[in-house]
Formats: sequence, structure tokens, C-alpha cells
Amino acid sequence: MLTVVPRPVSVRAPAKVNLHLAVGDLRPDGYHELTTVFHALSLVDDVSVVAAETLSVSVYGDDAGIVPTDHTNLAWKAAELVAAHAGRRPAVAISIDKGIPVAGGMAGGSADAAATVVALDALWNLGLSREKIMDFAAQLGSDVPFSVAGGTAVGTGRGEKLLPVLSRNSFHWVLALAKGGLSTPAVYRELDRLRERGTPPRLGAPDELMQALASGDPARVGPLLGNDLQAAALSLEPGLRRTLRAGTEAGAIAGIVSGSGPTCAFLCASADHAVEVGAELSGAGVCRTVRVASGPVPGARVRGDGTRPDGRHPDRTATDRTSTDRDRGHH
Ligand SMILES: C[C@](O)(CO)[C@H](O)COP(=O)(O)OP(=O)(O)OC[C@H]1O[C@@H](n2ccc(N)nc2=O)[C@H](O)[C@@H]1O
Ligand SMILES: Nc1ncnc2c1ncn2[C@@H]1O[C@H](COP(=O)(O)OP(=O)(O)OP(=O)(O)O)[C@@H](O)[C@H]1O
Repeated sequence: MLTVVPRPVSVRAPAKVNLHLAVGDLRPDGYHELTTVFHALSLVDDVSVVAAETLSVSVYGDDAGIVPTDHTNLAWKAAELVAAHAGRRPAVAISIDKGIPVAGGMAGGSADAAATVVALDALWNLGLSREKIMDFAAQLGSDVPFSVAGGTAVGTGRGEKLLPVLSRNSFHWVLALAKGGLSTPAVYRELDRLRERGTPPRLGAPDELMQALASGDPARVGPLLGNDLQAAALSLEPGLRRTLRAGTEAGAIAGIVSGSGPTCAFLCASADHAVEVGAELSGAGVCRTVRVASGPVPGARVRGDGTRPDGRHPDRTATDRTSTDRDRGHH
């Protein structure tokens, strides 16, 4: 008798750091108007989907124990959304290998949602347009469209309207992962509270940063990094000041809180420099763990198991693979 073994589809999706995060006023719908520059990093989650009797989510990796595996997982929500559109039952087993810190301000849940939409499109042969995929992504969260797009991009609206940014070269980063997480809505609320009590400085337009990114020179990019949510994250987690200081003392060009935090991201001059800064920071005892990563990298993509007819690898180059696999490791 012939047994048909269902074939899984595996998708890799990146973490992000906001190189510029200007937060405008609170809108009537509870979101803030943003102007942000997203940058996708080689710290990734791998999500695979395979046909099953019922919908399930399993999570692997360091932070697995604190990620929900029920209907509150963003990947589960993504599966329900795509299945409803396709008029079918969401009968898939979703397995998530987490390399992105949880509740770290690096869009980990968003990466999983993006990966699930892209994976189900392939598994069920839906032939979804890019526009439809982006529409699903925006329904799942403000950061999810960027997790699909990857690269470097300006986000406006609540972060879901994207335009690609020209950036030359790879940039090299050290990420200081914190012991706990921070809740994104709580950090936005804290910023509103700080703004009610005074006038914390607000970032302007990211024009100069865009020019620096186009030049590819990290020494020009460093001083232009900025995050309006940083004051709020530091107010909730004052210990992050020490982490930021330790990063620059370790030789990084500049450091910022990533998105809503508490991860801190440090820009370095080269890949070797990032390894040196990472080792130094690791010894300073100011964070849970340290990772090195580079960006920009592509958004959520099906991982190929071979080569395309034109002989090129379908999802990444050999160089990408070397750096990505190294970046997944601990330092
Ligand atoms: C901090 C960032 O990561 C920066 O890219 C994002 O703005 C957060 O994006 P996200 O986690 O995908 O956020 P969502 O799931 O869409 O929203 C979670 C909550 O964050 C707050 N939120 C989010 C986006 C935004 N532009 N304004 C907000 O005030 C709202 O309280 C919202 O209820
Ligand atoms: N697939 C998922 N991975 C991680 N957390 C998830 C997932 N689905 C739901 N969650 C829940 O969402 C919360 C926020 O997790 P996430 O890792 O997405 O935060 P984040 O990276 O700070 O998000 P962002 O940068 O987009 O604001 C977690 O504490 C967890 O309870």
C-alpha cells in the first residue's frame, strides 16, 4: 500500500531593529502614528507547517517555555486568517524554532505570523498576490508587513505602510538580550504618560539617516540612530541605561533600545568588531546573553531544499548561510 507522507513547508523570517522610531500622537483607534526605519537582522525564527488533523503550535528554542501554544500565538491567528480566506479548515501542525528573543522589541511574534502566512500560501498552493499577503500581515500586527518585506524600509501609519530604503553594504550589530521582556502596549502607554508630564524630545524626519544608509558608512549611521520609545523603556527598566553605557564602553559606534525594548542594539564597524564588542559586553554582566547579527536580510521566505532550475539557491546565498548560522549561535 502506498503511504503518502505530507511534505512540510519551512519558512525563515527575520528579527528587526528600528534604526529610527519617531512616535507621533495617539490616534483615536489606540495606535500611534509612526515614522520608522525598519532594518531586518540575521537573527531568525524558522517556522514549518505540515498537514495534520487539527491546528497545533509547538515552539522550540531557548525562550520556548514562555511562548503560548494556543490560539493567542500569532502564528495560530495567521493560520486561522489564511484558512478562512481559502475556505478550508486550518488543519496544520505549526512548529516554531525561535532564534528571536521573546517580548524583546525585535518583532519575534510578528516574524512567526509573517512566516506562517507565507508558508500556508505555499503549502496550500493558494497563489496569493503580494498585496493580499501584505493585507493579511497588516491585520495580524503593525510589524508583520515588515517581517514579510525584510531589507530596510520606512514604515508610516501604524508601521504597516512600507517603502523600501536604499542601503549600501551590510551593517554589523551586537544585541544585548535582557532577562525579562517588556510589553509593547505598556511601553507606548508609558511614553504617553511621560509626554503628559513634560515634553521629552521628539525625533524629526529620518532624511539624514537615509543618506547615511545609502553611503553604507556605519560611522555616519551611528549618531543618527534614534528611538522615541527609548525614554519610556528606560523609565520602565532603568537598568537598561547601564547596558547602553556598557555597549559604547565596549567600543560600539552607537547603541539604542530596539523598538519597545528591552533588547539593546549596538552598531559596530565590521563583523570582526561586532565579535569583539560582543565578547566584551558579555563579560560586563549587564544582560542575559549577547548575539551578533548583520543586516539587512530578506523578509519571510520559503526555505528551499535544493537549487532552482537556474542553479541558484532559492532563499539565500552561501555567504548568507555562513553568517546566519554563526549568528544563531551564542557568544
Ligand atoms: C514598537 C514596534 O515594534 C516598532 O516597530 C511596533 O510599533 C509594535 O508593533 P506590534 O508589536 O506589531 O504592535 P501591534 O500588535 O500592532 O499593537 C500592539 C499595541 O502596541 C501599541 N501600538 C502599536 C503600534 C503603533 N503604531 N502604535 C501603538 O500604540 C498599541 O497599544 C497596540 O495595541
Ligand atoms: N509566535 C510568538 N512568538 C513570541 N511571542 C508570541 C508569539 N505569539 C504570541 N506571543 C506573545 O506575544 C508577546 C510579545 O512577543 P514578541 O516576541 O512578539 O514581542 P516583541 O518582539 O517585543 O514584539 P514587537 O517588537 O513586534 O513589539 C509574548 O510575550 C507572547 O506572550
